[in-house]
Amino acid sequence: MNSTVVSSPAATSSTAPPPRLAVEVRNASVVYQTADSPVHALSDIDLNIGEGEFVSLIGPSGCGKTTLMRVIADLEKISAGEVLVNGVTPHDARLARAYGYVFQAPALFPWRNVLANVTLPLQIQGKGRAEAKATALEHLARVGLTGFEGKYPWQLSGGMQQRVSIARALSFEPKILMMDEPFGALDEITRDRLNEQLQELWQRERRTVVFVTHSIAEAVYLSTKIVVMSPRPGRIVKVIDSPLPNERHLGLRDTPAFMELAHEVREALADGHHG
Ligand SMILES: Nc1ncnc2c1ncn2[C@@H]1O[C@H](COP(=O)(O)OP(=O)(O)OP(=O)(O)O)[C@@H](O)[C@H]1O
Repeated sequence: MNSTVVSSPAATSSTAPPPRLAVEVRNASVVYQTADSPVHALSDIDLNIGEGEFVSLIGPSGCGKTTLMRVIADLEKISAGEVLVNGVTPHDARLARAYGYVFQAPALFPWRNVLANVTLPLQIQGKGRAEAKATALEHLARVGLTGFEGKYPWQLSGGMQQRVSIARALSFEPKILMMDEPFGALDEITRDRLNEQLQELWQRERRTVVFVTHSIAEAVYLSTKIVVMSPRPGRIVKVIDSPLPNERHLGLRDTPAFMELAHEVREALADGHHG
C-alpha cells in the first residue's frame, strides 16, 4: 500500500510540507539494570512525531510501549541515542509543562470532588482559586462533564472518571497529551463512546497525542500514525501513516478502508513476532 512507510524519519508525503516535529527519537535504546541481568526494553528506536499528530503505539505485552512513552515524557532515561521534544530535551520540555498524562487507572483523589481534582494541579502551578476554577469548569465542559463538578470519583462510572482525568490533563494546555492505555479497563461500549469523544476533541484542538493501546481497532480508529512494535527488545516493526480521512465517526469501522488498515496492522504485529 502506498500509504505505508517503513519506519523512517522521512515518513511524510512528498507534496505537503512536513509538519513541525513535536518528538524526535534517534537510535534510542533503554536497558533496565536489574539484580539478575539487564533487561533490554527498547532497541534502536527511530521515530518522528509531527505536531498535531495522533500517534498510537501498539505491540505485544512487554514490548516497551510504556517505556517509550516514559522516555518521551522524561520519566525514564535512555541508555543510548537521543530524544528531542519540541526541539529541546524531554527534561526541558517537562519544565516547560509540555506534557499532560492520562493513565489506565484514572488516579483521581477520592476525597476531592471532580472540580477539586481538576483544580489541584492548577493551584499547585500557582493559579489563583477563581482562575483555577474557571479553567477547570471550562475543561470539564469540553469532556461533557458540566453538572458533575460536585460529585466524588466513587460516584462516577469508570468512563466518567477517565474523562475527569482527561480534563485534568488538558487543563494546563499541554502541547503533548500522553495517554497510556487510558480506556483499557473499560467495557467495550464505554470505550467506543470515549474513543468517539477523544476523536472529536482531537479534531477540535489538534493537539499532539501519543497513545498506547493493545487494541488494533482503537489504534486504527483514532490515529493519524500507527507505530507497530515487536516483542522485547522493543523495536519498531512498521510506521503506518493512516490513509483514513481525518473526520471520523464510529461507522468508519465497517468500511473496507478501515478493515484493510486493521489487517495491515495485524500483519505487521505478526511480522514482529516472527521477525
Ligand atoms: N523499572 C523496570 N525495571 C526492570 N524492567 C523493567 C522496568 N520497567 C519495565 N521493565 C521491563 O521492560 C519491558 C518493557 O516494559 P513496558 O512496560 O514498557 O512494556 P509495555 O509494552 O508497555 O507492556 P504492557 O503492554 O504489558 O503494558 C518489560 O519486559 C518490563 O518487564
